This record gives sequence, C-alpha cells and structure tokens, in this order.
Amino acid sequence: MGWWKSYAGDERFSSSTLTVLIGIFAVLWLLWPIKKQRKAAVPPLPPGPRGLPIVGYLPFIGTELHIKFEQLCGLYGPIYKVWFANKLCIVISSPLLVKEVVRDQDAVFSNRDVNKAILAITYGGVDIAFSPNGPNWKMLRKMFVREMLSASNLDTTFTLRREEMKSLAKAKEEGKTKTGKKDFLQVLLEIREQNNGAYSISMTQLKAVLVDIVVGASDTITTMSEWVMARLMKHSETMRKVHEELTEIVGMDNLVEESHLPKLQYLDAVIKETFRLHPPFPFLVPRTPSESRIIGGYHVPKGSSIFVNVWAIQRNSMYWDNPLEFIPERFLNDGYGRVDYSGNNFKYFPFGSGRRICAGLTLGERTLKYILASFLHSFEWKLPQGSEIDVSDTYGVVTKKKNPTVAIPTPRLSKSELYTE
Ligand code: HEM
Repeated sequence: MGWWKSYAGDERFSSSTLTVLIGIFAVLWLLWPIKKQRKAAVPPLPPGPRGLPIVGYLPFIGTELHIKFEQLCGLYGPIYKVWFANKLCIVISSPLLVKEVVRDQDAVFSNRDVNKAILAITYGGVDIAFSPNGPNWKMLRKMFVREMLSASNLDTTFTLRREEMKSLAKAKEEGKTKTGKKDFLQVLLEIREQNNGAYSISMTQLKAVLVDIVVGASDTITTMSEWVMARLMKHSETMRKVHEELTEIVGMDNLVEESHLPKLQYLDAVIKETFRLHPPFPFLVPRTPSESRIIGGYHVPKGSSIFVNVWAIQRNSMYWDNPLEFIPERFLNDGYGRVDYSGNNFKYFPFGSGRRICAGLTLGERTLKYILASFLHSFEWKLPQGSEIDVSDTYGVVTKKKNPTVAIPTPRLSKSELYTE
C-alpha cells in the first residue's frame, strides 16, 4: 500500500487518474451490451469431441479415419468439429447439409484445403484438383473436360484402351501398341502448341495436369476393379447374373467392345452398388471456405477444412434400406430417385458434386466398366480352395481392401483365338 499512499498524496495524479479510469469504465459499460449482442448474432461452432491442448483430437483418431468419423457423427450429429492440432476440421454427414455446401454455397466452398505436401506434388498447386477456384482452375478444367475428355476424344482413344485390355488377357509381344491414335500427353502437347488464346498453358501446368491424370485415374480405377471383383466373388448369384447379361449382350464368341457398355445395365448396377459401399474418397477431396459461413445453424470459419462424409451418408439407414447389404437391384428401379454419378442426388455422390466434381468422371466410369466387363466376360473367377472373401477396408489416400483379393481365372469364351490374337 505504500506505493498507493505515495501516489495518492500527489494531487495531480489522483484527479487525472481518476478521470481516466472513470472514462474507461464508462466506455466499457456502454460497449458491453453491444458486444454481447454481436456475440449472440454469430452462431457457435458446431459441437465436437474435446481434444488435448496443442495436439487437439489427433491422438484419438487412430488409423481408420472413415470409421472414426462415422462414429463421431453418431455422437455429435450431421455437422461437428474436430481439432487436428491447430487445424479446425468440420465434418458434414447429411444430404441436406451437403447440398448447402456443394450447391447452395458452392462458390464459397470451392477452394481446396492445400498443405505443403500437396503443393510439392502439384508444382505449387497449379493443377486442376488443387488450384483455387479462379481463372487458372476454370481454364484448365475447361480444357481437360471439353478438349481432352470430349466424347469424340474418348471414342478415338478407345483403341488404346482395347490394346491395353488385350495385353492383360494374353502374353503380348513387345512394341505392338502403335495404333496411330493420340494419347492424352499428345493431346495436351498439341493444345499447348496451338496456343490459340482459349487455352494457354505453361509446361509446369501441363506436368501438373499429368499428375492429376496419373493420381486421379490409376489408384481409383484399380482399387474399384478389385472391390467389384471381390463383391462378385462373395455373392455368387450376382456373379451368375452378370455372366448371363454378358453372354446375352456380347456373345460367347466376341470380346467386349465399348459399344456394348451402355447395354450392360445389370453390371452398371453392380458397379454403382460397389461405389455406394466403397467410395474410394470417403470425404471427397477436402474443401475450404473462402469466407466464414453458416451451415446447419453453425459458424463455419474461413480457412477451416471441410470433410464431406460421403462414406457415412451412403451407408446410413436413414437414406438406404439394409444399407450394409450388397443389393445391386436397388439401382435397377427408381426406389431411390434418379441415382447416377452426376452429384445431383445428395445421398449418392462417389465422384463428388458441384463445380469441383471429378473432372475425369466420364473417363473413369467408362474405363472401369470396360475393364470389369472384359475381365468378367473372358474368364470364370474362382477363389483358391479354402479361402474366403473379406470385404473390410482400410483408410488411405484411396480407401482399399484391407486384404488383397486372390482369384484364379479360367477362360470362358468359345474360341481360344480370342485369347491369343
Ligand atoms: C473410379 C474413378 C474415380 C473416382 C471415384 C473419382 C473421384 C473423385 C472425387 C470424389 C473427386 C473430388 C470431387 C469433389 O470435391 O466434389 C475427384 C476430383 C478429381 N478427379 Fe476424380 N475420380 C475418379 C477418376 C478420375 C480420373 C480417371 C481422372 C482423370 C483422368 C480424375 C481426375 C480428377 C480431377 C482432375 C479432380 C479435381 C477436380 C477439381 O478440383 O476441379 N478422376 N475425383
């Protein structure tokens, strides 16, 4: 108290200090209700599990993120938050809220959440998948979808796919792949050389787009081929129906051509049902809002990471009957409304939705169906004696089978030349 007495004795100090203090109190007193009102106007963050200081919820997520996120959805509802260290992640798991993010507020939620590893792989994020929603992304995407993956380009590149498919079915001599058709690299180089104003791309952008094609196409298509084969070997009656359809549409003395694909409706339903249970990207490719928004009545801050939980939605009994059962027939009638890969049905969107929907959808869908139809038409598939199909999965860049499928093919077609020509 000695210090106070010495100051209080100073008359100049006591009167001026008092005036200042009273002023501060008066301002705070006046501002307090306004602050309270403003606070009330900003809704709270979504609910979510408590984590530890600094690391947040990281120590508790384990390795199977898709299963953990589905469990948390059961506890906290269709929108919740999880802190991974200082990164705020918002997980969305209902069709209604997905629509808000990818349709109603699509422009704000169409940026990707990029980290240093992604920047390194994608030449600084100049590719299609990780470019911010802006002119560079628009130009690359337009070039990719309209020029490279146009219907006519896909038709002309079929010869390349057929060569590859044949080479899988028989021992192929080296150097036989010259078909005279342009592959995607040649198409890209041509577009770059033309430099006609509509698409002006640098060599770095060209390399980044090639990375998108390799990453986007290879793991997704191979993983899905394995899932479909595994499901068919587990469900022998479904396999029988697929073979029956192939026999009828393609015939036992022909190989599958892409022109057969639109007629293979049952196989189509089998593939759709497999995508429902095993979407390769369980949370799509995470997005980040360019400004703070309200979703489902909660505050979703700018820069947070948005996980759209397609895996949980496609397995939820609120939206699907017997959701964990493999029933391709559900896609043959319209009981679930129109269900395709266009991303317009927010109960089913394995290729994503909105303006950032998969840019390689047409190629992915067509190639996957062609590979599967060819494998299934050309061979009978049997499991090695004593083994069983296990359909558990494991989380990764792409969600794969936990244990690989081993199957033994035996030729099925009537003419042996079909395997050797
Ligand atoms: C089984 C096949 C495939 C599946 C299931 C798949 C799935 C997806 C998903 C879920 C997204 C994120 C969509 C979103 O955020 O809404 C995506 C984006 C993308 N995919 Fe695919 N994909 C497949 C095949 C392909 C293929 C064959 C290519 C290229 C040839 C490709 C290229 C891309 C690109 C470039 C993007 C980024 C689009 C953008 O950000 O604008 N994908 N894909």
